[in-house]
Amino acid sequence: MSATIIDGKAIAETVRGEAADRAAALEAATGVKPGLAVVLVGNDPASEVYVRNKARLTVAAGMASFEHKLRANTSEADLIALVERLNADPLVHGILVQMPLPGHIDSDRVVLAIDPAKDVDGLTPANAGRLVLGRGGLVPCTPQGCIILAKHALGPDLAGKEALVIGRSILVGKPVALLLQAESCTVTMAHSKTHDLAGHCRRADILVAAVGRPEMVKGDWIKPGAVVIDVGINRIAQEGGKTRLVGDVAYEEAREVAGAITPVPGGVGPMTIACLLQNTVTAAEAQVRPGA
Ligand SMILES: NC(=O)C1=CN([C@@H]2O[C@H](COP(=O)(O)OP(=O)(O)OC[C@H]3O[C@@H](n4cnc5c(N)ncnc54)[C@H](OP(=O)(O)O)[C@@H]3O)[C@@H](O)[C@H]2O)C=CC1
Ligand SMILES: Nc1nc(=O)c2c([nH]1)NC[C@@H]1CN(c3ccc(C(=O)N[C@@H](CCC(=O)O)C(=O)O)cc3)C=[N+]21
Ligand SMILES: [Mg+2]
Repeated sequence: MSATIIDGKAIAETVRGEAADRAAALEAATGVKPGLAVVLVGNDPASEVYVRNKARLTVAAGMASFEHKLRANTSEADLIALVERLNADPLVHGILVQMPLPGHIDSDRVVLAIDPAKDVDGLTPANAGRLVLGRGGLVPCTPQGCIILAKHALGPDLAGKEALVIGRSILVGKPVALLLQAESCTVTMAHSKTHDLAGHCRRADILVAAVGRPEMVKGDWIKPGAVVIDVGINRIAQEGGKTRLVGDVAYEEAREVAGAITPVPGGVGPMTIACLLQNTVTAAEAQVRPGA
């Protein structure tokens, strides 16, 4: 058997189209164009690609894009001062501070400075708390994208599925586990201290890998017919000094066993950007018409 390839690129295009329609409707009704500010500290090459893609697609969706590239030695105080200016800027409805931040900056303090109404990454305690409580708020983008892709493979009803999430970060692992739980999946969360990871994987109908270790999940760890959502974005060296992007799943092996699988690139990555644009419109709508 060979897995269905879940076309994240095409699905993301549809989601971006919906965001563009909502942005145009908001601007027509209120004169307000949704604006997204992205803050990048230092020059991590993978982050720079992400920031460039985001800026291009934000403008293509009819929204305003503001990029702030700060030197790697920027102080925490200066970064927080920028976040506070963006909080107060009426042209900015969404703020994304690219992680990871350089080691001398406490990312918790930076995230706490972001106005929860503009927190399109869903990282602030206010939004993370609402997610735990099941009370709306801005939901992290990559986890939203994972759910949309899983539903493309399995249909809208995920109830009763065994789901395994590898990784427990605030940005991906924890929120994707909460969203799967809200879909009535039976969720297991694995991490670096998990015993017999392969055994846990073999029970999963839905396997989400968000680890950051190139091709760690092997083909024979996958339950035949399972849906595999590969969040990992790992740049590995190739012959000739070039680099190549691979996920956390050994794709060629896994596609022989899985029922459906997301490729890297072209899977979860484009969905993250599409959901970021959706969150930016959602944030703008709430800021323009509070309580609506
Ligand atoms: N496609 C996209 O849009 C996005 C992709 N990413 C990518 O997803 C990956 C994960 O990102 P992120 O969550 O931020 O990463 P983090 O480094 O914050 O978290 C990694 C998680 O993986 C766990 N882990 C590490 N090693 C193992 C192991 N050997 N076995 C089991 N679990 C392990 C860690 O466990 P512990 O908690 O015990 O340390 C941790 O919970 C990265 O490759 C990143 O680039 C991230 C965001 C968006
Ligand atoms: N505060 C914060 N929020 C994030 O959501 C966040 C972050 N920090 N730090 C870094 C990770 C990584 N991440 C990616 C998103 C999209 C692609 C993406 O668009 N990938 C495409 C293109 C890759 C390419 O151009 O080669 C693909 O996979 O097809 C990649 C990586 C978001 N992250
Ligand atoms: Mg992280």
